[in-house]
Amino acid sequence: MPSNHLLLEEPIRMASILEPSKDSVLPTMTKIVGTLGPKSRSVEVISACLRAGMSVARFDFSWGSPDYHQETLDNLKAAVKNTNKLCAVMLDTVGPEILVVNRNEKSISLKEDELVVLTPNQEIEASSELLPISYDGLSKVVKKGDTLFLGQYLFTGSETTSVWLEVSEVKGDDVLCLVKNSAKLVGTMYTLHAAEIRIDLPTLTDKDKEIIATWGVKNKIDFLSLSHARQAEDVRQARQFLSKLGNLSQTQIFAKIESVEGLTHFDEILQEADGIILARGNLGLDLPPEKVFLFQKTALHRCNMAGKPAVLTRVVDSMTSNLRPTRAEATDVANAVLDGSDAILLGAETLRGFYPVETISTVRRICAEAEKVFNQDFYFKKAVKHTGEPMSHLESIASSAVRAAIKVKASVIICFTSTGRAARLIAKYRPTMPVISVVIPRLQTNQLKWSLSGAFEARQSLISRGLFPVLADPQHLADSNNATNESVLKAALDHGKLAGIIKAHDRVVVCQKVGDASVVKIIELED
Ligand SMILES: Nc1ncnc2c1ncn2[C@@H]1O[C@H](COP(=O)(O)OP(=O)(O)O)[C@@H](O)[C@H]1O
Ligand SMILES: C=C(OP(=O)(O)O)C(=O)O
Ligand SMILES: [K+]
Ligand SMILES: [Mg+2]
Repeated sequence: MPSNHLLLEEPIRMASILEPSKDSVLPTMTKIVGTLGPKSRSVEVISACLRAGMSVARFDFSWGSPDYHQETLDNLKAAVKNTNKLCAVMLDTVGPEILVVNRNEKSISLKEDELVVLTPNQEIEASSELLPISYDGLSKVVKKGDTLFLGQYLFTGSETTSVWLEVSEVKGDDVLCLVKNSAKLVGTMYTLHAAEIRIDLPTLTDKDKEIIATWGVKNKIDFLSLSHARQAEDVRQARQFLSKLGNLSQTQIFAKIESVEGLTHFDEILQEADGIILARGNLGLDLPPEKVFLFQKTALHRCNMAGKPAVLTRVVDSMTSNLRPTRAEATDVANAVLDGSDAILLGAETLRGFYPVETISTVRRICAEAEKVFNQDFYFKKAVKHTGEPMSHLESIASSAVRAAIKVKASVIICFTSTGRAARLIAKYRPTMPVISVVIPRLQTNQLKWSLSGAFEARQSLISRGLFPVLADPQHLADSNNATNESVLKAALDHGKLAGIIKAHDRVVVCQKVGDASVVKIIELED
């Protein structure tokens, strides 16, 4: 990346900074993934989250029973109905994560400079002296001096509910650790992160498989968030597993990069996955702090150039217990947008934070400000150059549509799509206006019965920057003719008008197939 270019559009007038950030009718282009849990599972709160801008709900199976998550998901469905806002569902696996269960639920105090023993004997009760872990191989892979982190969700170092440990001795199956910071472990379940240590457990564990095959299939999950993806083979195996589960062959796999090992295989993983989650929570512990930004910028650039959605995590940790983010967090959210994130993933903030709705609206407002000054021109040229020549027809159509829309100051781009690919390619060129992706259902068969596709494809675009899906009436099947194209277009325009993003006399760029030819057309609306 040439270093003499700013990711900001320039020049920015100082005075413009003071203009109030009025709530625009335009939707924010950057998407928000919210993790649902104790503080965000009632129909009321989920409805408010959807209104505030959440478009993907993540269910983290590291904790909570399938029944618990089912109840939350049923509430989400009710909230979607109430609010008339679409929301995709993401199942987040446990993967090779070491867990500590605190069965008696009392908080555990650990003191700086004291010792605590990690033991694989899960029969024992957790205490300040002894913590049972879910993995019996830890003593074989760590050595004196290694770094471990343990806590409930957050290990930022700024909170007092998680602990930094240093291995001081390995004794049989037990690992003796020196406590580096005093902490009070609260809750019933903690995760353990061993920095730069390979945990020899499968990326998709048997328990994950069981949950996907039951809960996942039942709920037709749109996204699988593959925790601790370490190699491309992890993604291939997950894909293979999903392919045998009926509808889930359509589920997209987002590889969660949360270790140095995943970073090392980033390019191959990106090639196999449908999208990437830059899981800065764990990765930020595996990497030295001074390297985290470098991974972020490099990985986002690669995802952008590959045209695959990138999701960034752990932006406003402090909002878990505060109404306002820190200055650093607020700036970090904006930088995530400027660096190229498609979506921001909120974890503890929505899961067990006190202000799930306010967190979503705060993040959304910051994203909206950053989008206004995103240097589209610079980005566009970079993407075109990276694609090289000769371009594929579709790539050329998509980039031309974005260019034309900017040149004629179109208010929206309307993209017809069946698989979602055409819409994603448009998003790749980062249009400054919303893209209505009109998903045209296709008739498909699994050799047992015929069904209509479209719902997955529509919801899956809810994670890409700038894409706003509508599902076309099933009477307009994919093998459509000009007459149906026109009536679908009219319905999409009406939808845009109703949503307030299209007005009379606006220009609109349309991307569709007419006969065998892909066309980009510019239309001027009358009324
Ligand atoms: N059902 C449809 N009706 C009209 N145009 C379509 C339809 N599906 C895709 N297109 C358009 O056809 C062109 C080729 O898109 P393609 O990538 O083959 O479709 P998809 O996005 O479904 O994979 C794009 O310009 C796209 O907007
Ligand atoms: C989102 C992350 O992981 P988890 O699923 O544990 O929240 C992360 O590590 O950033
Ligand atoms: K998880
Ligand atoms: Mg993680």
